Amino acid sequence: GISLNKGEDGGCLALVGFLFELKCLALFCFLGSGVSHVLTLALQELSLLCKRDVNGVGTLYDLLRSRWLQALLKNPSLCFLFYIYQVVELLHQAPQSGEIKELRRLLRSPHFKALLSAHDTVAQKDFEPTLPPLPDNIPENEEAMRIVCLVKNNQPLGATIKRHEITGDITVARVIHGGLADRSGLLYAGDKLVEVNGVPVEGLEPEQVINILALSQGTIMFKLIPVSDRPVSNQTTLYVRAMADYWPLQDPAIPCADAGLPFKRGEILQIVDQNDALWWQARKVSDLSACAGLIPSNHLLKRKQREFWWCQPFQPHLCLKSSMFACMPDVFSSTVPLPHPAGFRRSMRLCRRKARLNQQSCYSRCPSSCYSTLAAPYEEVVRYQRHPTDRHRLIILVGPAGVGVNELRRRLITSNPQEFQSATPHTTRVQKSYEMNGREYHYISKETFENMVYSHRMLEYGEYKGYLYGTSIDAVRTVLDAGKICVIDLEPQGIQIARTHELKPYIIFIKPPSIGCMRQTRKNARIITDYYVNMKFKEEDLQEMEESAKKMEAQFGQFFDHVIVNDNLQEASAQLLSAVHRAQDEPQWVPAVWICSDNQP
Ligand SMILES: Nc1ncnc2c1ncn2[C@@H]1O[C@H](COP(=O)(O)OP(=O)(O)OP(=O)(O)O)[C@@H](O)[C@H]1O
Repeated sequence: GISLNKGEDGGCLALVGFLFELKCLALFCFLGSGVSHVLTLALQELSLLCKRDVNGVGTLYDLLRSRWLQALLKNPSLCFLFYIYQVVELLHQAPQSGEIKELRRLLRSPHFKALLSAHDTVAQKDFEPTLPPLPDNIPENEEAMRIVCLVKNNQPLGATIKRHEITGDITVARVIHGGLADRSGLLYAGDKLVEVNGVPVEGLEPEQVINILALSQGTIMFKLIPVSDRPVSNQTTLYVRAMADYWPLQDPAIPCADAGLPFKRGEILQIVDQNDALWWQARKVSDLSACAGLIPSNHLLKRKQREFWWCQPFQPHLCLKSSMFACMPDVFSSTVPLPHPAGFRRSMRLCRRKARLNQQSCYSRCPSSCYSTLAAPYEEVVRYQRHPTDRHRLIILVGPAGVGVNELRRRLITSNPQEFQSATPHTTRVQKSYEMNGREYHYISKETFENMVYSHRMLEYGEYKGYLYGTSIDAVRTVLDAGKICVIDLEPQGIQIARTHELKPYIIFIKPPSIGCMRQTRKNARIITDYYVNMKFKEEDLQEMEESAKKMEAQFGQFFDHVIVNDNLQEASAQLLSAVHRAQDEPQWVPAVWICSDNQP
C-alpha cells in the first residue's frame, strides 16, 4: 500500500517519502499498465489527505494530476528516471534529517544502482546478442533463420536431436516438457540446426553436435531454420500406473538414456506427450515439478516385455515350497475350535497355502493375471474418492505365509467389529456339531461350489483333504451391503479377479522386516502348519518368507496400493488402521475403467 510520511519537518519530507514509495511500487510494475494503477492509487490517497489538509499535499496532488506527468507515467522507463531525478533534487533541498540520509544512502548503494541499470536495459529492449541488420534484398525463397541463445546454467538442454536419413539434416527430434529448451519456447521438434555456437553442423554426426553442446559453458547459440508446420499440441494429460519396471540406462534402444525416466511397477506416471509412437514423455506424480523424461510407449514397452519374456528361462509361478499337504493328517479336525471370527479357520488357511503351492491351479484359475502386464504395460488411472454414502472399498491384505497377515487382520477386526468384518468362506466339507452355517463357513455341495467357480463368483478357491474351500464375491458383498468394511486376505493370484468396479479393492502388502529383525520379534511367534501345532519359526522359515515376499513384490507389486512392513506388531496395526481409513476417505488412484467406462469390469 502507499502511505504518506507526515513527519514534523513538513511537506518536503512528506513529498520525498511519498515519491520514494511510489517509485518502489512503480519499480515492481514498471513493465505493464501497473504504473497507471499505482498513479490512481496515489491520487486516491492524496485526495483523502488533501481533505485532511496535510501540509504540502495539495501541491503534490496537482503535480501528479498534471497532463505532462501522466504522459510520462505511461512510459515506464521515463517515469522511473523522472522519479529518481525528482527524489535526488528534493534530497538536496531537504533538511538533513536521519531519514533523508538513509534515503540517500539507499539510492547510492550498488545494488540499487544495479537495479536501475537492469531496469533501463529491459526498458530499452537492449537484448543480447546484437543481430546483424537484415540485408536489403533477401531472395523470396530464402528460408527464415532464427537465432536462439539459451543460458545453460548447468542444466541439460532438454531436447534431443537426430539426423535425417536422406537429407542428412540435423534436426531437433523432441523437446522435453519442462526442460530448458521447452521453457524458452524457442526450440521446437523439427527445427533444422544450421550452426551451434558458430560451428556449422552440416555433415556432422549427431554425436559430434552433442559434443559441442556438452562442451559449451554458459550460453548456447543455435542458428536454425524453424520447422514450417509446428505440431499443434492437443494432447490431454493422462495418468497411468506402471505395470512393469523400466531402467533407461539399461535400454540400448532409448534415443537418449539421460533423458529417460526410470520407474518401478506400481508408480503413477503423468504422461504429458504421446506425439511419438515409440517414446512418450512423462513425469512421476510424486515429483511433478521435475522436468519430464522419456518412457517407452505402450506399444514399445509391450514389445520389449514380450522379447524379454521369451528370452527368460521358464520360471514356475510363485514357486515357494514343495508340497507337504496331501498326506498330512487333519490336525484341525481333531482340535477344539478357537473362537476366531469367520475367515480365520485353519483349514481354509491351509487350503489357501496349498493352492499357492499348486502352480497348476494358478494357471487354470487366472490365466490373465500371470502375464497381464504383457497385455497392458500401463494402466490408465484416475483420482477417486469414495462418496460417504457409497459402499466401502474392499480391503485386501496380501503377504507371504507367516508374515502376520492374519494377526493384523484379526487385530483390526477385533478392534472394532462394528466397522470391520471378514468374508465368511464357503466349503464343501461337512458342518461340525459346534459350527453354525454362515458363521465359520457357508456349507455347500460340491456341485454348488463348482457352479460358483464356473460362474466366476469365487475370488479364490482350493482343495484341501478332498474338500473345496473358497472366498466368494457374494460373501464380500454381504459384508459391504451391511455398511461394513470387508477385510480379507488373498493369495496375490486372486488380485486380478477382485479388481473390479464393484469392489474397488484397496490392496495392502504386508512385508516382512529384515531377517535380523524377525529373529528378534518372532521369538514367540507360531507358524501355522497342519503337521505340528504351535511350531516356532525356524531360520529357513524366515528366509523363505523373505524370498517369497521378494517374488510377490516382483510379480504383483504393481497392484499394491500400500505397503506395511510388519516389524513391530503394534505399529503395524496402527498403520493398517490408518491406511484402511485413508482408503475409504481420501482420494486414491484407481483404474480409469472403474470410474469412466460404462462397460466396467
Ligand atoms: N510383528 C510381529 N511381531 C511378532 N510376532 C508376530 C508379528 N506379526 C505376526 N506375528 C506372529 O507370527 C505368527 C504368524 O502370523 P500369522 O498367523 O498372522 O501369519 P500369516 O501371515 O497369516 O500366515 P498364513 O498365511 O500362513 O496364515 C503368529 O504367531 C503371529 O502372532
